[in-house]
Amino acid sequence: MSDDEFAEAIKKQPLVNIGTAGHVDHGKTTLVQALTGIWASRHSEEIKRGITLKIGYADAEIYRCPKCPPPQAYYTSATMPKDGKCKYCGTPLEFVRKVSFVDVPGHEMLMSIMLAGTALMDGALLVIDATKECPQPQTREHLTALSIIGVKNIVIVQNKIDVVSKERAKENYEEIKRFVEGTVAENAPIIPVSALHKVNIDALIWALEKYIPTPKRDTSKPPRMYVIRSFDVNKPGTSVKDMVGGVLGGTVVQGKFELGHEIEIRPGIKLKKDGQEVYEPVYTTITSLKTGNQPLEKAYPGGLIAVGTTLDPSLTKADALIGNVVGYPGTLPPALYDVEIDTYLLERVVGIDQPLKVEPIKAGEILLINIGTSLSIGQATSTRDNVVHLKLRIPVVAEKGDRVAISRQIAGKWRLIGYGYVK
Ligand SMILES: Nc1nc2c(ncn2[C@@H]2O[C@H](COP(=O)(O)OP(=O)(O)OP(=O)(O)O)[C@@H](O)[C@H]2O)c(=O)[nH]1
Ligand SMILES: [Mg+2]
Ligand SMILES: [Mg+2]
Ligand SMILES: [Zn+2]
Repeated sequence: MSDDEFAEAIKKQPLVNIGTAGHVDHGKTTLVQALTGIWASRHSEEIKRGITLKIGYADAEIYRCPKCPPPQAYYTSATMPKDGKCKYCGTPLEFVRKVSFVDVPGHEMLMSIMLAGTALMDGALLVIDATKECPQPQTREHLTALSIIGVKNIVIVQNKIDVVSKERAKENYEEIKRFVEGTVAENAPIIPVSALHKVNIDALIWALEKYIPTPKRDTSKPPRMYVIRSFDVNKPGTSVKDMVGGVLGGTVVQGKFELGHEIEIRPGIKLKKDGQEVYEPVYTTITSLKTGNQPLEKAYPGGLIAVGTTLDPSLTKADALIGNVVGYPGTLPPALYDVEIDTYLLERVVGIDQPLKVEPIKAGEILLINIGTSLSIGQATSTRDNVVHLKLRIPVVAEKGDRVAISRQIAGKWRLIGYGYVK
């Protein structure tokens, strides 16, 4: 991406995705709300049950006071005064950048969704509830996921300090230090906050600026987007002539998409052919590009991009195309029903309380794999040395060298047991 291109794009869309990670109820969504003013768990079922079920998005702009020293120099669009001036010295604040937060669920049943979210992150906030002993099972499992997927820019957030004593906060800090020793988060800063009461959020914003930079992208690569939701945006009863085509919501992970261009969606839609279920790629045209309410001519990596198409909206309704990969025609990797994976297993199962060794993968066993935001379930048909051959129920769009997260069912739940690379 040239400097001019970057300067133009940054005015319109976030160019960095900052994820959340951490055990259920440790305060991830509350923290994203403190930073952005937006409750990212908007789905009706999520509101009813008080837990995050899907990948959520919320954007914010970061501002800085040119006069005040850090951390108090830092604000977001949600924390700054309405008049746009520093609350300590009255100086007009300077725009720094737009950022997008990718909020994932912490519940142990939703690990595969967390893994899909991880594929979108340029950095992450590992949220830890100071009232609980650290680590909790998904604190461990999520940090392992970040490490497996290669998310290295991590800021640790010690949350809920409003309800712990000074002594407990100190003890928890030591627990965190011991826990991250020897991991990717070993040198991550630990920022104590209260997400609920918005305490010390300026220090956290400062840490984001310091530890999670906006990545440099190569926009000359063929564009690729992961679909994480899809919709029919027409209200019931809309007349055919007023109907708009299906909409895809996703994150661009490389290159750039341009308005009016033709796209291919893989693996595409499920069809019955000679009694067999097969997936066929879908071709359509980009009729609109948006991030939030901002229309775009070009969409770069970062944030949630809504792509309007000419597709029949019945194909995109109710997240039907989730897990698909989008690119320009002819540039995407193949959709594979069979994959060979070079595997590396963890020593122990990190996502449960009890100590349990990870046993080798056996022929015949059923595994769940995540590649990018796609997930699929497959049967191991053969295992030799560390190479596992999987027959998949839903094809994955993947090429040699792609990273795979591998989960196995333990006590009825999918637990992360290792990773690998497509051979
Ligand atoms: N006292 C206190 N409570 C908090 C704080 N942050 C979050 N909570 C509470 O903790 C509970 C869980 O918060 P969420 O933000 O939903 O936690 P989460 O990590 O997003 O949960 P999942 O997405 O389901 O894993 C809610 O009742 C919050 O109000 C905090 O700083 N202090
Ligand atoms: Mg949540
Ligand atoms: Mg919750
Ligand atoms: Zn100031």
